[in-house]
Amino acid sequence: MLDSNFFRYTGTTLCCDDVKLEELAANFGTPLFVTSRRSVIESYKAFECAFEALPHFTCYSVKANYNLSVIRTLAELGCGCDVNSAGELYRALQSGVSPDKIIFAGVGKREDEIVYALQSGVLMLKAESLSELRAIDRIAGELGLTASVAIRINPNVTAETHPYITTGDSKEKFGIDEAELSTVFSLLSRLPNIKLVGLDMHIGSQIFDPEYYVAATVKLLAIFKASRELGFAIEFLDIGGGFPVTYDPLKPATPIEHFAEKLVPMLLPLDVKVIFEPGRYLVANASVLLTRILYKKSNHTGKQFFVVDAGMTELIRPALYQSHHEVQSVTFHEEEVIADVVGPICESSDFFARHRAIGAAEEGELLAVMSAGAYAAVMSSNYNGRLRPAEVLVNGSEVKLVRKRETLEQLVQNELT
Ligand SMILES: Cc1ncc(COP(=O)(O)O)c(C=O)c1O
Ligand SMILES: N[C@@H](CCCC[NH3+])C(=O)O
Repeated sequence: MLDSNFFRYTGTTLCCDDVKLEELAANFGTPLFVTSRRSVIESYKAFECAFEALPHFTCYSVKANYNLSVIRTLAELGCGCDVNSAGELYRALQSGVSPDKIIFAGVGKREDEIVYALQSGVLMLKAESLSELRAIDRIAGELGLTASVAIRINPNVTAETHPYITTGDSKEKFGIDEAELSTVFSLLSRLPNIKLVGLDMHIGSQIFDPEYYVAATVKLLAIFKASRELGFAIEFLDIGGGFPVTYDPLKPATPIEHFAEKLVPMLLPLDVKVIFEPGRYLVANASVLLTRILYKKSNHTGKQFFVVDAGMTELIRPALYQSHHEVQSVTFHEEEVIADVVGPICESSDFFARHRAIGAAEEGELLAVMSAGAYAAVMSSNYNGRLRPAEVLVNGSEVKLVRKRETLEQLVQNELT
């Protein structure tokens, strides 16, 4: 079981903070995302504490969990936001985040998104190509504005993680290739409506080894030096996100302090503001996906299945990245069985756990799929006609419904016949 201060058995029943998960299931139904507000706050404080020696600004990467209540929780602590679309910008603004604390990123921004970001007055837009720089310059000119821009560098560092979430390799679509940088700098001096304020990188997600950050930062610093020599007044160095969390107690994540130990001495001597964009680190272990066992069955080899009422439509990570999520029976059972925990979707990849020791729960009992705070609800879908689940936020003994369960009517409301 994951070591958590926020999801623990009280007696034989699993709780979030001071609230029994079985009460939440009874009141709000399943599948249900349950988030501990205190866990989000604790993770943010741990991150800030690790990097406190370094003047920096943390921008939560909203894509990890864009529920307004989560963004608002972090915003109230002074955290900014990294957003990747008009929708995420809208969510950040709706959550009360000041535009001058928002960074607008994304490898393929549409014109309307650039207009929205500029008119909102975001801290800066990140640019990922020469063409995008030209587009931002033109659009800013048409609006009579100057665009504050950071260029996202592709440092060509292949961080070890799942291949779908490594982003700093030059064969991936992200960032501007080193070979294009001299063209970028000469172009920038001819774009009157852009002010280059930052250099940025993001080498991927769930990265365990700080040395990848060191390698990429070395490259970023060389570019920083060159840009200053060219006369660009760079104010921000954005190191991105990617800091890891523990999903599997047998594979504990590298503590955040180890990243700080490497990065702070490299960045501290510079006269520049450092930005970090953690997503997963702040929220992954703050939520569980609560689900009910519908049926138990076995095959002729004795293999057992727990068929539950949540599926890959609520948490696609196991199907997409073969990710490990702990699964706990909400009522503690001394006895365990080896089973596959599978959902109701018509795909064989619709599973949460395979051949896993699970508390010997009965049909009708609840299971908690752990570490479901990042890239879970935000990646949910209506596939198989599924309704997106409800979400609740727990704060000690207080419970707040922060997203209603979708209805059948909402499922078809945008369709025209
Ligand atoms: C530009 C950018 N910043 C930050 C993040 C957050 O990453 P993580 O959730 O791994 O911290 C991402 C997602 O990988 C991203 O694309
Ligand atoms: N969706 C991925 C992370 C992607 C990070 C964004 N570039 C995951 O669940 O691990």
